[in-house]
Formats: sequence, structure tokens, C-alpha cells
Amino acid sequence: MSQTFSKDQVASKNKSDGLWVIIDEDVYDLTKFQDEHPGGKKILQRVAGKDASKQFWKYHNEGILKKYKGQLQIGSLDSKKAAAPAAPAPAAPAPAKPQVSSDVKPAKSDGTLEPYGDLIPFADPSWYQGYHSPYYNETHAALRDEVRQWVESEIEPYVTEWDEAKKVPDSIYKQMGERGYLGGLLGVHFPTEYTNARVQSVPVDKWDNYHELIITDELSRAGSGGLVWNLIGGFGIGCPPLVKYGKKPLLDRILPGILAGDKRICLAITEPDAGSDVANLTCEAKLSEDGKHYIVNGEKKWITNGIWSDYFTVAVRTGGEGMNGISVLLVERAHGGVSTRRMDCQGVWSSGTTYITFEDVKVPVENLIGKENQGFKVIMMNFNHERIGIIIQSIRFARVCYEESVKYGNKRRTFGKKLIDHPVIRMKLADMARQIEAAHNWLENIIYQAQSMEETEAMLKLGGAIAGLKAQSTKTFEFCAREASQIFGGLSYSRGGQGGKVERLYRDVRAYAIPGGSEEIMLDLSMRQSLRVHQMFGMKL
Ligand code: HEM
Repeated sequence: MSQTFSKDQVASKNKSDGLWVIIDEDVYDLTKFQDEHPGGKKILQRVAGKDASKQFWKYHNEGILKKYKGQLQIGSLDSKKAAAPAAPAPAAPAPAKPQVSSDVKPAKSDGTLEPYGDLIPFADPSWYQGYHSPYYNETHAALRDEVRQWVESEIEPYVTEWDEAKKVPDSIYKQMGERGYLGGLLGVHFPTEYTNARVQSVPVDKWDNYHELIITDELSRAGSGGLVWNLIGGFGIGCPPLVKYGKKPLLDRILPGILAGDKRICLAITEPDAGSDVANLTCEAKLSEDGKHYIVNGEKKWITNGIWSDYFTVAVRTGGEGMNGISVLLVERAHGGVSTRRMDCQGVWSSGTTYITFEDVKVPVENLIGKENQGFKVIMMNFNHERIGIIIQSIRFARVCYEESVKYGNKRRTFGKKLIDHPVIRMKLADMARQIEAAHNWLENIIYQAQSMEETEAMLKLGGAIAGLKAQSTKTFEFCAREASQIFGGLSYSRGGQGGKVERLYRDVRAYAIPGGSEEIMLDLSMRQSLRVHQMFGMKL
């Protein structure tokens, strides 16, 4: 912003027909905006011509300035040292090329990375804040910065609108492809054979599971389960089985379009009458008489991204009862007979939760994923990847609730002191932080184990721990959402505004605690499976 003004010039604009204010040494013309200001115009008229920084920060968070700067800032005070450029505020975010900050410094001689972020204790994982970690290097630091810049500039300011509109612009999903993030989220090596997109800050041969963790974690910082599920909810669980067990001609035909962000895929397992007990599903696929097609009939419910999907990775019954009669098929909307309708849900509004019906859908046998009647294994392998995604998101959402609470607690005053100075509030924050850190450290350890093991070994040995951590992380999320709501009071009871993230996340909690295995089933499984596996190791009782 090149124009500068003196304080006297601003002071002369102190009427409703010329209403300027100063916020953090920048000058804003609110003349037209006053009529649409959600806080009312009189309150703006009272600070017309003055420095309103203190009042502004009392009622708003950073997101508001980011969103309105481009529209309302007309310059800066002449006394300001280096006027910051106004952030662009497009009505609908335009695609942009990734830009990696040149600030990412190599690891220091003691192995730690440069501190990054706001440095609020526990609001980011400890390796962000200059602490030692065996897991991360400069490529992780660079990716974290790349994703955070994108989220802060093009996603976070608009997330509330998208959630209310129950849709994220297609251009954002397309960028997921262009930036190489879709290619990086498959839980396998980076699939260079199917996409030309590359993650700008990480060479493909360096790609590992911690990079995958960072993408999901940083996307989750926007504080919306709907956003994260829109971008990776269908893809992250629907595409890995296709890549791991699909036949090459099928992959050659459809994977490039999916990884480019042009076509969408989702996972369809749950049915109106079969959720966590997958072995009981009834959607049937009968082989045609000529043996060339499966004819699929049945219903699927609570399917993330279903309404927008071109492809559906579907669990079907091809054989007898129980887990040995299940197969996985790649159904294409273009096959005909696929109907999708949006479901109204408590949370994750922009994720497109869908009810699907398949009526005599003719699916070529080439679209079988894995072997006939051996689909249960495909589904089980996939569950660990899905659950780790849920864990990453839940822990970050818990952190967002905690971070918002710390910031608000340092700003809001009651009974003559800041909230943070009341021991009862600090106790809440401490209870949040201890659970977040415990869950995150367990997560990093499990990712290290998964990366060091062959896939079947990982499924056996880690299934119990992953199930336990899923329950731990969703309980942590629920606890933090509740405590943050208490700290924000009325501001997190109404939607939008300063408590907006907390209010939204509070509504999103059940979407994490139930799907991918409910807390009850996860806790039970964690013990059953761990005991069974350790019996194989020679456990002595
Ligand atoms: C660049 C200038 C400003 C912009 C773009 C702006 C924008 C907004 C927006 C979008 C809201 C809705 C709630 C939210 O999303 O946070 C809001 C609420 C509000 N604003 Fe502003 N505002 C500005 C300046 C001010 C100033 C200078 C004051 C005080 C003197 C003020 C007082 C309020 C109040 C009291 C509310 C209602 C808060 C609540 O619901 O708890 N605003 N403003």
C-alpha cells in the first residue's frame, strides 16, 4: 500500500460521510462499510478519525483483517516504518502456484530446526518450536511452511462462508492436485508414474509418512472438519485401495484424472444397517451370466464426498454371509444407475455427506479391486490409513481449540484481570495441553513404526495401537472443544466471529468420534487385537 497519511488527515475524516480509522498504523476507509458492519455503524462512528486498534482487537481475530484488508485499507500512517502491502482478498480464491518461503533454514548443528509459528507453548507440535525430534528434517519444515502459507492466505479467511454454503470451491480441490498434495496422501511412495504434479518443497524420493502427516495437520489448522473432509475425506480413503489393489489398465485409465484434481473419488462402505460391523453389509454384486460384469444393487449411507464423486470404491457382497463374502469394486458414475443425495448432518457441513443408491449398476469385472470375496482384507488395511488421518485431524482440532483459548484468554478481561490470570482457566488449558501432547507423541511413534514395517506386519502389530489412539485423540478433541467453549462463553455459542472456529469444531466432534470405528469399538479392539498379537510374540501372563 503506497499511500501514506498523517494523523491529522485521518482525524479530519470523523463523520459518517467520511469515516476513516487507524488499525495498527494502517488506515481504513469505512465510509461505505459502516452500513454492513455486523457490529453496527454507531460503534464505528464513535472511533471515526481515531486510532481504533485497541477496540478492533477486542472484538475480532486476525482472520477479519486478512479478509477485509484488500477491500478497506487505503494506506498507512506516514509514521509507520515499512508499510505492509495489503493482502489480496479475492471474492473466490484464484489458483496460485506454490511459493516456498526462503526463510526455511537448514537444521542447526544441534539437529533442531529454526523455531516456526507463533511459539505459543503446545499450540504447535514441539519440533515447530525449536525442540529436538528424531523424525523431521528441512523438507518437513519447508512443506509445513508451504501448506501453512496457502491455508492462511487462500483458505482460512473463507472457511466459514464455505461451511455455511456447504461447499468448498472446486478451484481449491484442483489446487490440491496441482500442488501434488493428492499424490502425496496415498500412504505409498509418491506416484510419479501417474502424475506430473510435484510437491514444490519436497523431492519425490524424500517423500515419507511425516510429509503426509504435515499436509493433513496444516490443512486442519483452518479449524473446519468440513473443509478437510472435502479436500481429503473421499480421496484419502477411497483412492489408496485402488492404487494398492486395482488392476493396471484401470489405474492407467482413471488415476491421472483423479490425481490432477479433475475427477473425484470416495469410499462407500457404510450402509443404513451396517456401520462399524462391516462383515454384515448387504449391498450385493452379482456376476452376469456372461461373466463380464457385476450387477450392483444396494444402498450406502454417510458417504463423504459422494455427491461430487465420479468414482466410488464400494464394498459389496459377492459371496455368502460374513467377512469372506465381501469384495471391493470401483463403481463409476458413468456406468448409470448411481443416485446420490446430500444428507443434512450435525457437523462437517462442507464435506458433502451423501446417501447413495445403486440400481442395477453394470460394473465391468476389470473394476474389481483385489480378489473376489477377499475384500475384507482390503478394507481392514485401509482402515489403519483412514484412522491415522482421523487422528491427525482430531489432534490438530484439539490444538486449534487450545490455541484459540490461549489467545482469547490473553485478551478478554473479567473481574479486573485477564482470563489467563484466573487459575481455573489455566487449569483448563493445562488439561487440554497434556492430552494433546500425549496423543501427538504417540502418533509420531506409530507413524515411525508404520514406516519401518512391511504392510501386513504393520496391520497386525499396529492395528490395536491405532485403534486406541483413535479413541484417545477423538476424546481429546471432544474435551478441548468443550473446554474452549466454556472459555469463549457466548462467543462460541453463536456462529461466526471470534468463537467461530470453536463453535464449528464443537459441532464437528461426533463426525470424528463415530466414523472409522466408534470410540467404543476402537477401545475394545485396541485391547483384543494387542493381546492377540502379543500372544503370538510369546506374552507371559
Ligand atoms: C476494518 C475494520 C472492521 C471490520 C472489517 C470489521 C468487521 C467485522 C465483522 C466481520 C464482524 C462480525 C463478527 C466477526 O466475524 O468477527 C464484526 C463484529 C463487530 N465489530 Fe467490527 N469490524 C471493523 C472495525 C470495528 C471497530 C473499529 C470496532 C469497535 C470500535 C468494531 C466493533 C465490532 C463489534 C462490537 C462487533 C460485534 C462483536 C460480537 O458479535 O461479539 N469493529 N466486525
